[in-house]
Amino acid sequence: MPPRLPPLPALRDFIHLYNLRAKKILSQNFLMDMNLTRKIVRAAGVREGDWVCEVGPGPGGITRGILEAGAERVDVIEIDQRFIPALQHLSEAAEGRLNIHRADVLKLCIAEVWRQQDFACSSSHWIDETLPPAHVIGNLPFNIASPLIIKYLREMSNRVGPWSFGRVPLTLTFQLEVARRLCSPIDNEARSRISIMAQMYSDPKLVFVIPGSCFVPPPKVDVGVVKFVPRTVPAASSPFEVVEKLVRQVFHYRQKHVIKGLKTLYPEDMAEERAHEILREVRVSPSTTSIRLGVEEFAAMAAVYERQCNEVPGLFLYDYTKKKMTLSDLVSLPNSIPSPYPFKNAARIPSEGVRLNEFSM
Ligand SMILES: C[S@@+](CC[C@H](N)C(=O)[O-])C[C@H]1O[C@@H](n2cnc3c(N)ncnc32)[C@H](O)[C@@H]1O
Repeated sequence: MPPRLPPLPALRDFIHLYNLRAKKILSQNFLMDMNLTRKIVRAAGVREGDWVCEVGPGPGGITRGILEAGAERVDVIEIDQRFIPALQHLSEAAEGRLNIHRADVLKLCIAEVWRQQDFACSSSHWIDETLPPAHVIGNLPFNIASPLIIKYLREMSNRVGPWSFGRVPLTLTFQLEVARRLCSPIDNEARSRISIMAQMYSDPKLVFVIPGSCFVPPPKVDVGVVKFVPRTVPAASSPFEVVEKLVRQVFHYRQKHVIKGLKTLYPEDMAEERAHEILREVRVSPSTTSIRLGVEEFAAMAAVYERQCNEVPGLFLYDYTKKKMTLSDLVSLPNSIPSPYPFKNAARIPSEGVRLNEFSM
C-alpha cells in the first residue's frame, strides 16, 4: 500500500487558506480537479517507491497525486515564493517524502539534487528496456514549457541531467497545438521542427487532452499531456547542435522544396554543390518538402552535414542572416568545428542511400 497522506484541506480551500490567486501575467493556470491531477500521475507511470521531480507545482494539485501514488521521494521546483508555505504544509503531511526547491526550473539541475540524496538507480543503462524508477513531471506555463522541452531534449541526447540516470520518462503539458506538433506523424500538417527533434531522441505520445475549462483561471486553449520516453538508441549519430541547425534550416521554408532550406546552411558560392551533396548521399529528392521526411532521413542528412562541417572549418557557425561573417572570420571562433557526438556508437547509423522510414512517425 502506498504511504497515505493524512486528511488535507480540499485544494480549493487550500488556495483560499494561503491566499493563492493565480497571476495571469505569469500564465498561472491551476488544475483543481484531483481526478485530473491523478490521471496525469497515472499517465506518467508513477509507482510506489519511485523518485519524482515535479516542475512548477504551484499549490500542489499534481504533487498530491504523486504522493498518493506512493512516490518515495518527491522534489518540487517552484519559482514563486507565494506557493512555498502551502507546499510546506503538504511536505509536513508527507512526512519527509516531499522536498521543496525554490528555484527556476531552467537553471536548477535535478540530477545534482538526486545525486546528493544518493539516488541509486539500478536500471540506468540506456539499452535496458526497463525504465528507471524516476520521473520528471510538470504543468508549467506554456511560455516556459517550450524552451524547457528543447533544454530537456538536449540533455536527453547527451545523457546528462535527469538522463544521467537512464531513460527517465518525462511528462509535460503543452498547449494542444504544440502537443500535436511534438507528436505529429510524417506527412501531417502539424509536422514541424519540434516534431523531428522530439522524435529523434524520444517516443512522444499525446496521452490525453485537458479542456481549457478545467483550469482555474481557464486558458483560451485546450491542453495536451505529452509523455516522452527516451529512445534506447537515438536516431541521430551527430551532436544535438548539428541536428538542430540542420532541422531548423530545412523547416525554414516549410512549404517549399527541401533544397531551398538546405542551401541556407552554406555561403552562396558552395550552397548548390553542398546542399545537393547531402540529398544525393541520403537519396532524398530535392523537390520533396520537409514534412514528408522521416526522422531517419533527417538523422542521415545531419551525418553528412556534420562531415561537411569537419571538412570546411567555420561552416558550422555560418549564419545566412549574417552574410558579412565569412568562413575565414568564423574559423577562429570557438566551436567552429562541432565536437563529435559522445554516444555516436550507440546511435543507429543509417546505411547510405536507403530511404529510411523505420522511425518515421
Ligand atoms: C500553470 S501553473 C500550474 C501549477 C500546478 N502545477 C497545477 O497544475 O495546478 C505553473 C506553475 O509553474 C511555476 N513556474 C513558472 N515558471 C517557473 C520556472 N521557471 N521555474 C519553476 N517554476 C515555475 C508557476 O509559479 C506556477 O506555480
